[in-house]
Parts: sequence; C-alpha cells; structure tokens
Amino acid sequence: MWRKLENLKIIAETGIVLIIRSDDEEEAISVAEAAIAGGIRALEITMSVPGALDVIKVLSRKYASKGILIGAGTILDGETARAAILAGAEMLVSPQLNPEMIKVANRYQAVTVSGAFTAKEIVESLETGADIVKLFPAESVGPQYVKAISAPLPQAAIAPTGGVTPQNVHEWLDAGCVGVGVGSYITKAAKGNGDYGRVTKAAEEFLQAVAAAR
Ligand SMILES: O=C[C@H](O)COP(=O)(O)O
Repeated sequence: MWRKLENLKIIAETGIVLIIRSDDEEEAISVAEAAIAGGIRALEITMSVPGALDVIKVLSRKYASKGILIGAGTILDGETARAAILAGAEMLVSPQLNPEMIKVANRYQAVTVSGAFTAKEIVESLETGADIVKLFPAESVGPQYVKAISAPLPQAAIAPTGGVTPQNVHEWLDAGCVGVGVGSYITKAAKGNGDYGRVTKAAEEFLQAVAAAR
C-alpha cells in the first residue's frame, strides 16, 4: 500500500500520537522504546529534544520497517522540515499553522499534523494540505469546543493535544476527534525513577482507554 496511507492508518487504528519532549537524547530513546513495547505505534520526537535528528535516525532505522511511524514535532520552518525528513521522519507536526512545513511534507508525502486553534486556522490548515489538525492547546477549550467547531467543519480530522489522559480521552473521542496527541501522561511515568516499565504500562493503559471509548 502507498506508504503515506499506511502511516495514516497507523494513527487511525491506534488513535494516539505519542509526543516525546525530553531534555536528554538517551532518555528520549528509552521512553520511545518502552512506549513501543506498550503498543504505541505513532511517535513524534519534538525538535526541542537535544539531538532530536539523531533520535529520529535511530528510531526510524530500527522501527520504520516494523509498522511504527516515527515523526518530528515542533517544526517551525521548511528547513527543519526537510532535515527531519532526511533523518527519517515520516510525519511532521507543528504547534501552529505552518505552510512551509506542510509544503515540504507533502512534497515527500510525509503525514502532516498542523497545529490550529481557531476556525480560521483549521480551514487554512486544510486548504494548505494538512492531513490532521492538531488542536493545541486543547485543555484550554475542552471537548465541547470540538463538538461546536465540527458542526460547520465536519471534514476536519481533529486530534487534540494538551492535557489528554486515559480518564478524559473518551470525551474527546465522543466529541468527534480522530485521535489524540499525548505527552506527559506516558512520557513522565519514568521521570525521577528510571523505571521505563512504567512507561510501557502507561502506554498500555492509554491504548485500552482509547479502545474502550471507540
Ligand atoms: O507538546 C506537548 C503537548 O503539549 C503535550 O501535552 P500533554 O503533556 O499534556 O499530553
């Protein structure tokens, strides 16, 4: 199957994009591997991680052939978008509407997740060619916002990011979201204790909550 469709299918099936925003390269890799062991199949390494491109290289070489989608997040310009693709990223994520990122991603058929908050930004993300709209910061508006904005814009594939947990994920999915972006609930499980088994468990718990909500 066309590679981009396979990658979109990964997000559609699991409903979770894991956001890894660590201040340590080794920790980022350990968290990613522990989460993959727990069933996570779509991961975004933010460009704020030191050595982010190396992390993407390591993970994509090891996992891209195993049905795992490795992406790059916090992409703020076209240059970073291209560098991330060269490192092996097959999904690009921005916190805001970034036409340069979307253009580069579409040139190489990477999945695009475009940050947007208002109806204007959502529509412009779609017009620019984004696959998924990342509603960010989602916790400041709540699932009701998705319900309201989806009435005039049912065509938008919305994935909220910020404050999503296993306890509230059903509310976001019920509101019509195609999936969710998740960071700290899973990535912080090993913070301060170095027990990456906790990351695996948190990933399993989150995936179960998504499955139960669907
Ligand atoms: O960019 C990171 C997101 O804001 C993650 O939010 P979260 O840690 O609340 O899941």
